[in-house]
Amino acid sequence: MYKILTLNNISVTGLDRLPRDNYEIASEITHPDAILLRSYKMHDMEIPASLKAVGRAGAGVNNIPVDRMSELGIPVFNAPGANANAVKELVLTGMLLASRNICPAWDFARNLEGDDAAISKAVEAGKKNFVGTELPGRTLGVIGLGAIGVLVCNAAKALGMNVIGYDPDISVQRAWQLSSDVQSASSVDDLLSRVDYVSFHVPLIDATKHMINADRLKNMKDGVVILNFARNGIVDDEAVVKAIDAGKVGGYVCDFPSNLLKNHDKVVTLPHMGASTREAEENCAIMVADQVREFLENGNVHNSVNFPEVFMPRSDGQRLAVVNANVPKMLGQISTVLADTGHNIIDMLNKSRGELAYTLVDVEGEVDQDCLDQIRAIEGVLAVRTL
Ligand SMILES: NC(=O)c1ccc[n+]([C@@H]2O[C@H](COP(=O)([O-])OP(=O)(O)OC[C@H]3O[C@@H](n4cnc5c(N)ncnc54)[C@H](O)[C@@H]3O)[C@@H](O)[C@H]2O)c1
Ligand SMILES: O=C(O)CC[C@@H](O)C(=O)O
Repeated sequence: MYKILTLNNISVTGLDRLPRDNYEIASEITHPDAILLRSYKMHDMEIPASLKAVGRAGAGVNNIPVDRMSELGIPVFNAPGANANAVKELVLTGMLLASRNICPAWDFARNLEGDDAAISKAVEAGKKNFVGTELPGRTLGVIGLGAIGVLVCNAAKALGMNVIGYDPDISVQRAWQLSSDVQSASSVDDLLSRVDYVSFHVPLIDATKHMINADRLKNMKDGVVILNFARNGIVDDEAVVKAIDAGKVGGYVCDFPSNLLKNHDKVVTLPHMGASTREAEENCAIMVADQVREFLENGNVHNSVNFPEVFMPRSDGQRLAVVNANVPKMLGQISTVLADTGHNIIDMLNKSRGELAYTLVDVEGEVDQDCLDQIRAIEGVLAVRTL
């Protein structure tokens, strides 16, 4: 029986991919084999010795201590692209909210008083305060052309906008998906100087922290609208609020409320709900549950952020999964132990990623505890299990 600890609400449709005759799933459970989570911050968590896999039902993994997991030989899986459409829709909503002054206009309407004739009169007198602008012909900059950024670019093109993108590491797959009408910027500064709207779709890492800051704001067009549906910290909120108050920035829409932002007239904050659609929650949960199950049962790895992609079909033998430091002579030492303990190798696959290597070996006969202990004792072996 595999034990799965859930640290956030995970869609039941996803959890149903883990048959209950073989999986015990609970929000409190001792000795879990795997953890499934969304935005729960794992950084201060004591990592159970039983843990074999972490599944993030979403895209961003900055809430997970990925380096520590790698040191322990534990793969972290995520769900690339599974919530991208949901975020794209909210970004488009955000552009429209800002362009048409929807939030203050809605507030105005909700606070109207008097009989309907009085309301009608106040509407006609008040609506001039909410005159907006249209999207066609305006220029959107998109920083980060991954699953979400590409969808945002293509949708903005379809709405008649000019679109400029920036991503020095765009993947071949995403480049194929990107509309050929999207222009490419040579740098973040080049993009920022040319756009009426800018939307961020990058992970929060050192290189992306405060990508928008006081210096960069100076070189942007007057009235620019900034959208951040990526992560808190990518935009320097204090600098943006100062620039709004100085009349430089026209609006800020983001998924990360704070005391500074939540009541500002020109800021719309939403409660981190970019991925909060039924479809996205189901897609993420299904993808990550399938990946974690495949790893637990067969050792195969798909969509991990720290492990190499590995797929080896099952043979008749017993499977051994070994995670080790990516240094010379590891494979030789592992196969020597197997040979010395009388195991013939049927099939073997070894892949590496950065400082980590991962090996699946199918052997004839049962692998006993002594053999496992000998492999575990090899310097550089981080984790070993039979399955
Ligand atoms: N608001 C939400 O609920 C929500 C939902 C999903 C994702 N997100 C956030 O959005 C981010 C992007 O999601 P995604 O699914 O598109 O991820 P993704 O991995 O498909 O795309 C990220 C892209 O950013 C690019 N990138 C990285 N560093 C960059 C840099 N310095 N400059 C320019 N580009 C850079 C990468 O090359 C990649 O193409 C996630 O990391 C997550 O933090 C938020
Ligand atoms: O799980 C969520 O609700 C947010 C997910 C989102 O931030 C992500 O990075 O995928």
